[in-house]
Amino acid sequence: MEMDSPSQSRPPHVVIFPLPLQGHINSMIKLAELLALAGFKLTFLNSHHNHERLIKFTNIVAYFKRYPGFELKTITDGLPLDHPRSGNWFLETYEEAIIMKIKQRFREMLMNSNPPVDCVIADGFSGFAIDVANELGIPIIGFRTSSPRSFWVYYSITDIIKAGELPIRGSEDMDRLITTVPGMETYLRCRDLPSFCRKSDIEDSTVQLIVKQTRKSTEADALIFNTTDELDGPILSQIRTKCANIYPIGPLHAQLNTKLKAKHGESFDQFSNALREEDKSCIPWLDKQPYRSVIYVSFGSITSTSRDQLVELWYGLLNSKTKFLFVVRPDSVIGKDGEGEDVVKELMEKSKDRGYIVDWAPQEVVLNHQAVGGFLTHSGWNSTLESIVAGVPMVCWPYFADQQVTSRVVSRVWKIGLDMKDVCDRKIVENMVNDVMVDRKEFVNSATDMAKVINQCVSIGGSSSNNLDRLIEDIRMKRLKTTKRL
Ligand SMILES: O=c1ccn([C@@H]2O[C@H](COP(=O)(O)OP(=O)(O)O[C@H]3O[C@H](CO)[C@@H](O)[C@H](O)[C@H]3O)[C@@H](O)[C@H]2O)c(=O)[nH]1
Ligand SMILES: C[C@H]1CC[C@@H]2C(C(=O)O)=CO[C@@H](O)[C@@H]21
Repeated sequence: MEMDSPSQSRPPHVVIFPLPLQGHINSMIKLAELLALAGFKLTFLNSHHNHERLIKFTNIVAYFKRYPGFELKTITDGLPLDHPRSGNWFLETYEEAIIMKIKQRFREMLMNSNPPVDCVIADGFSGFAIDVANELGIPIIGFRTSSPRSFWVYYSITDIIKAGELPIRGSEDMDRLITTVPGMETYLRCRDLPSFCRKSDIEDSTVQLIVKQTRKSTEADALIFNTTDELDGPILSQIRTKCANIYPIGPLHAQLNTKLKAKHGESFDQFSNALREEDKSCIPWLDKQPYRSVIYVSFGSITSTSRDQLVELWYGLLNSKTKFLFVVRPDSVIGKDGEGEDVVKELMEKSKDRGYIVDWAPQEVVLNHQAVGGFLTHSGWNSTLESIVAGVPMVCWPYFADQQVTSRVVSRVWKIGLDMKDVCDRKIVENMVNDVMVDRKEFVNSATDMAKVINQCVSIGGSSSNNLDRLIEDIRMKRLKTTKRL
């Protein structure tokens, strides 16, 4: 095969490499498409398992054919193909031997690439990618797909421990303010720290892994965040003290929609990233509901609930004054095999005229539907951004990791929702749902105002749009290595 010479003029070749999780693929494939729109050659590197699922449930191959040179490549995630990969499988299996296996395959892939790779954009949680790219002399950008505030809290954990503010001393200690995360001193309580910080053994391997990956990502040539200066400016300034070159280019789904609309007009074709089958039957159901009368309930791709929690949520919704569209992933209810599905069927039967249930919804479409007036969410970062862009206020019920931080920010800093953290009681669910859906003027006003500001950021001349242009130019002009160090 004839190799491409570096002096030859050709579009920059970028490899994008997300963690093998729905919440990570979503924003990283949007970025891949944005760079393809800018004329770059793209290689999107997915796990074999997730690639197979995207082939099964989406039109991925046909869709990306429209971009010349867009290549879908696959790599191992370290597990056998028949592993179920449900719930929090990733953290349970991500250990040194697996990391080394992926690292080796990744190195081979980069070394054998033709045309050569000009820039790697790797998940900010894959520190090994930085070592490989540095070894091969390829510029590398880390993309942390969760919120910058949660990134900053993870980064600060070492200092929080040094200051004696961790570990948490029992349940009566949960409302104590944490004072050692710069920029968050006034609102971050123990209960708002990432869930892993609740362990009494703060040397626990999960905490250590996340702190290590977070600190490592500042060794990349630059960092991308799926946010805007308008949402997270003060914290981005803090992060810049650790990594000088940051690109806040989000919300990426809105940035991509804006660019596609400009190119193809209002009814542009959109790629669904779903690793599961979307049940679109909820849209005709929503079409029949009055304006802003439905609360959408979904807890993302990883959350599990116990049978009791599901029942409390369900009765809270049923006793509230609103209708609801509920996503219950079949693998999300903890219990004996099939028990989850039985509970769902039973509850659905009891509430046919009040609610609709699906395994997986076309969420972006749902949140932008005129009938949807609120979102009961687990505060995953993609869901939060999708809700903000749609101007939909939230009731937050965080499950783990970054979600504890985000739900606090939604309620206390941005004031576009309520935080139901650490409770799952039908009366509280009912009250909070009513507060966001019925007596809702304040939330609606702040969510509407915020949506306007954030949608501006991705329009021409907006901060995220400008930052994306800067990213494109820095890759094109090979400036990443020179802008890197503090
Ligand atoms: O029925 C559904 C449910 C979800 N989604 C989509 O799936 C994504 C879910 O992402 P997110 O809201 O971020 O939740 P998780 O799947 O839980 O994402 C993981 O990854 C995120 C980004 O790093 C983290 O913020 C979360 O805490 C982590 O659990 C979103 O784009 C949703 O639109 C659907 O399309 N249909
Ligand atoms: C692998 C999981 C732990 C860290 C990541 C994350 C975060 O807080 O950044 C959230 O959930 C998962 O997507 C990731």
